[in-house]
Amino acid sequence: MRINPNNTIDNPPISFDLPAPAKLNLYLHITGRRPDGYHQLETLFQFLDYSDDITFELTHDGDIQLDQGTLDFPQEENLVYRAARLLAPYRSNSKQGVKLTLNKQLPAGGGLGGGSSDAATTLLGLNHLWRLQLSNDELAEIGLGLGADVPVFVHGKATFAQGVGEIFSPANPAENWYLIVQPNVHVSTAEIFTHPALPRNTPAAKTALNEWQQGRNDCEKLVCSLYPQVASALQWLLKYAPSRMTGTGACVFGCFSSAVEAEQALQVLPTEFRGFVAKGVNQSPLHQALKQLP
Ligand SMILES: C[C@@](CO)(OP(=O)(O)O)[C@H](O)COP(=O)(O)OP(=O)(O)OC[C@H]1O[C@@H](n2ccc(N)nc2=O)[C@H](O)[C@@H]1O
Ligand SMILES: Nc1ncnc2c1ncn2[C@@H]1O[C@H](COP(=O)(O)OP(=O)(O)O)[C@@H](O)[C@H]1O
Repeated sequence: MRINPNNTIDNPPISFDLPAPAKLNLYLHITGRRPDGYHQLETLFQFLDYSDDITFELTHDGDIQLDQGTLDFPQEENLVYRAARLLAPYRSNSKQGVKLTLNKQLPAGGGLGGGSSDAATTLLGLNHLWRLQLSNDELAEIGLGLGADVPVFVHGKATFAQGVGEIFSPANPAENWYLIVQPNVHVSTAEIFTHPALPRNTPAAKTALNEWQQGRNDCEKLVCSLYPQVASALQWLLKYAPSRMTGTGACVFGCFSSAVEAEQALQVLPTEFRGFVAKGVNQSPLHQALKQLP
């Protein structure tokens, strides 16, 4: 815990860091479309031990401040800031404020859920900092408005999700090692979901498919045809391991049985791509870190 000279005996210093981990959609099936245009999905979420990092510092002026580093969109649009604003009305003392510092590692809009994860970490972190005592179910409901994946990050367990992502069943997929490759392209989720060529008729599973090999990503073929960089990243990765796209892209992941094998492939990654090695984990690193806080 860092000491802030502005703190007094009445205002104890509180400052801590929490991770905002990435997720993979180990598979993503589209089983239908609702009348409002939203798609019914079946997807297996697993977390990665690779994260953004958010620092929380208690202030006493009631303000919400955010340092978002080099992110180039307005601060008011940042999901960290928007999550903090949503929690502000729950404070019992309106003088409670926060200085948030976001250290971004995860590529924005890469299908790794970084924005949703940042929002979930902000909700859980501020619940702790401001002693709000909201339950995870309440935080998930507040967060759902910020992004479909926020509730999964709030609950923090690997999940088989159905509906538009709001129906959860526990899942326990193998905790493999992955090489995640990031093509230098941004894929718009809305563009993919509104495309006429997207397949939308995968039969719904009767029970959760617990392993990624049992499924596929229904967006992958379309994204590869629209974005040759994604196709080329996937083709390269398939030479080293069984591989697939996550979410609506653009990142692809290869599944390895050891960190060493994944690192060896990373060593020869073509310079046109970026990549990192991470372990799939069924308990969110965020929840592990929260348990360590006083
Ligand atoms: C499909 C997933 C799987 O994790 O993709 P990624 O974003 O992670 O790649 C997510 O659930 C995405 O959730 P989220 O990122 O919150 O989606 P939004 O920005 O709300 O959606 C953008 C647009 O995609 C369409 N959309 C989104 C989700 C869904 N189940 N059906 C849809 O048709 C809608 O047109 C919506 O306006
Ligand atoms: N803290 C944040 N980190 C990343 N993206 C954010 C953040 N806040 C808002 N955004 C917006 O959310 C979009 C989706 O980001 P992200 O969750 O990383 O991708 P995806 O939904 O593909 O997994 C970004 O393109 C960006 O405009």
